[in-house]
Amino acid sequence: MSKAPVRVAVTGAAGQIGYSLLFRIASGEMLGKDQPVILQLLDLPQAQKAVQGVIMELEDCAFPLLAGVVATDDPNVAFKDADYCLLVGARPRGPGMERADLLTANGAIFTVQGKAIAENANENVKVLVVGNPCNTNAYIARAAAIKVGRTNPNNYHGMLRLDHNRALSQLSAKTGRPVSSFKQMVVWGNHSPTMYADYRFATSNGDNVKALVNDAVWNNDVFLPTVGKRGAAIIDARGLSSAASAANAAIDHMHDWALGSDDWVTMGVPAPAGNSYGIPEGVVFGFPCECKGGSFKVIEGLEIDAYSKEKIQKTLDELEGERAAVADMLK
Ligand SMILES: NC(=O)C1=CN([C@@H]2O[C@H](COP(=O)(O)OP(=O)(O)OC[C@H]3O[C@@H](n4cnc5c(N)ncnc54)[C@H](O)[C@@H]3O)[C@@H](O)[C@H]2O)C=CC1
Ligand SMILES: O=C([O-])CC(=O)C(=O)O
Repeated sequence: MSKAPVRVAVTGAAGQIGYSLLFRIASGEMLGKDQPVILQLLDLPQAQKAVQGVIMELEDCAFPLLAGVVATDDPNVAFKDADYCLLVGARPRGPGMERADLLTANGAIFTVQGKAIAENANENVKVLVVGNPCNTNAYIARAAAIKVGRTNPNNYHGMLRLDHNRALSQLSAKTGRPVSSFKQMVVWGNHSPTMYADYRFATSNGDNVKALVNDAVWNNDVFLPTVGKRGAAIIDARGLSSAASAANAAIDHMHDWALGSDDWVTMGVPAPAGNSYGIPEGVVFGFPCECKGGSFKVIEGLEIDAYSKEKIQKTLDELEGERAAVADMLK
């Protein structure tokens, strides 16, 4: 018997990431080739015509798994009964806009959306924030959702998977080993240049990757800046920010969360109370996670050496600064 359709809400549906993401969700790459989906698309009123164009193209793909599409500018409609929410739409940084202005502008969007999700979505909804600054936007949405209750506060995530995938690709280039040979990669912290991509626990066909690379200067001066500043390098080359790779990472994050993974995956998740890394509870932070049976768990107890401790503290300090900048909005 075929499965009942699930509802997937996507915001910023008319944008560049939406243009890659929606077709892959509808083709079954996110939730499985046997899982019908209903897409619930949210964008601003002025983008509704463009959303209609995307819907025409979705129709023209004749995807067997696409069981319906809803287009709206109302978050309460977009998140109604949603099982999965991908929050891609966000206010981009404009000329002369400081980071604090960006945080405030997005704070307004994500408080409204977090509340609308908590009031309307399925109680077990899984939420992934892609729109930047994604960790803090997820933190804001979660805080607004907690005020309403109903949904699971652990299920508000920020997307670190693009950083994880970028790190794998750089390691593959350095070692000459295929990307698929690497296991147990971790990216700690904020989706920003302060993130700490950490391959100390990683293996490649059973070999320890740190020993294989054996190049602390490359790690510090090439690998970390390349992964951390990859978004800016893509904007410089393309004149637009990464889109297909961001959509791919969102598919990977949701796929593994929903269907499980036999490898560690980096997820930006609310720090669990009393975690072994000393990250304050609720800060949305990149952690190594295990995914099984539709749920995820932070992998606790990994050894943190002095170099790593410093890097983790730096990215945490940045996130704490962002948290302080939006604190008034969350009262
Ligand atoms: N976390 C990550 O790894 C990555 C995050 N991003 C971020 O993803 C976001 C989207 O990127 P693009 O698709 O390239 O941007 P885009 O500008 O092409 O599209 C954004 C869309 O969101 C819509 N939008 C704006 N405010 C909205 C709201 N309140 N509700 C619903 N829709 C709204 C816009 O009308 C537009 O259609 C940006 O914030 C970008 O910085 C991009 C790449 C990687
Ligand atoms: O840098 C940006 O604006 C887009 C982004 O988050 C990335 O590509 O990692």
